[in-house]
Amino acid sequence: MKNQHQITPSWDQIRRAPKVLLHDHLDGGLRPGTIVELAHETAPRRLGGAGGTPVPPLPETDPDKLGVWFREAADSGSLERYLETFSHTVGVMQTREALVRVAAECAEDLAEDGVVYAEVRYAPEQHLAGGLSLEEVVEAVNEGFREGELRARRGGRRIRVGALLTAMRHAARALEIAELANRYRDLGVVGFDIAGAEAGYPPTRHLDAFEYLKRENNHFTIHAGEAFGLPSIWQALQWCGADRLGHGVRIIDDIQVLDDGTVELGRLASYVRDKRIPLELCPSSNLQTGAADSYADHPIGLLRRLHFRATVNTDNRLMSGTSMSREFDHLVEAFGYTLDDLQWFSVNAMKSAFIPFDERLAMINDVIKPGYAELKSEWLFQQTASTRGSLASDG
Ligand SMILES: O=c1[nH]cnc2c1ncn2[C@H]1C[C@H](O)[C@@H](CO)O1
Ligand SMILES: [Zn+2]
Repeated sequence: MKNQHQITPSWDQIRRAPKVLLHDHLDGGLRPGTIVELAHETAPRRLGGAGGTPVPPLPETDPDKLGVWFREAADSGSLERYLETFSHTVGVMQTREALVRVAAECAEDLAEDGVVYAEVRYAPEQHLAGGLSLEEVVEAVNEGFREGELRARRGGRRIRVGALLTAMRHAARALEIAELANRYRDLGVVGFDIAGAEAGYPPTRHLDAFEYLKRENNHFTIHAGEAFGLPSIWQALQWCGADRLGHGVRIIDDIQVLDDGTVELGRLASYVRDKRIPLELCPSSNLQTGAADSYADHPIGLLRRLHFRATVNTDNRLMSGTSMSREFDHLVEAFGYTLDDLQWFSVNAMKSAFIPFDERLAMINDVIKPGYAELKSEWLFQQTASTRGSLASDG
């Protein structure tokens, strides 16, 4: 007979399990129907997209077809091509109303999926084409997150959402965005990030922003080790001082599995594991941009076995057609993970969040562990029912 540690969680249990999400892009998670509606509303005003360029017409106006279009267009194997799809989402996120709506729906959708804590990132500098200031962008998104949390609570779900402000690595506004993140600290913004094409844009281009944040005792993560390998991770940690690695999946290049099964870690991989540097792993996104060939081949399996501080994330729910539950489900299927594994990932993520330690601890002890304990106890009651059945038939 299987015990509760070996039972494969059902889809329903995965959905109900309390999940923690550290790496999710606001502009990568819009509902297709919302894009269609917002595009319709904003088209006559000819608002600019990212960088003030004209908004391209939507490739599809039927929400279902548009969802498929995003998944297929993002499925090229190249991070640069993947990023091109964002012109359609960023393009419709240029007014206060649109930002409030998108942020509220984001919080609602995550709560509906059983996410209890999320850090959602976006680049304020990409939402100025409609005339908003950086501050107005941040305030609109914060308002949306609060509204979404409220609607979730009314629907019987609890979620807490913090914002991460991203600076685009090809641009030159990182210090300004870091200062913005610092100004809105304790007002809904919990940290800073840099994103965008990795090759050719090393994180050290933005050292002034990172040094500023360190002086302010603030937190930041850096997209590194996704499309580019170890040098990018090394710079993010040893030059820039990142608290977490956005992706970091290419740390696998510094890990050798020998023929006899023993594993050797290089200096950088050892450092990452020893210092408990959180890896914001995003399996589906990595499959689309070419960092892994299949879920079963994804380095997360080995990194989990080796006890790296691995976390599971969605990156861009729209472009990958995913959710936290789907990411967990893929991993359950590929690696046979149990509820204990899912709890391990969730606790890892909560430990790595940018909110204060006492709040992280309370989330772990009062929300995450009791949630998994409840799910793990379900087998006991199934057992009782079948035992009763067989006792009754024994006469
Ligand atoms: O996986 C990613 N790697 C690098 N940059 C990314 C990724 N996903 C989204 N972005 C970019 C595109 C978005 O417009 C920006 C801010 O969310 O971040
Ligand atoms: Zn990302």
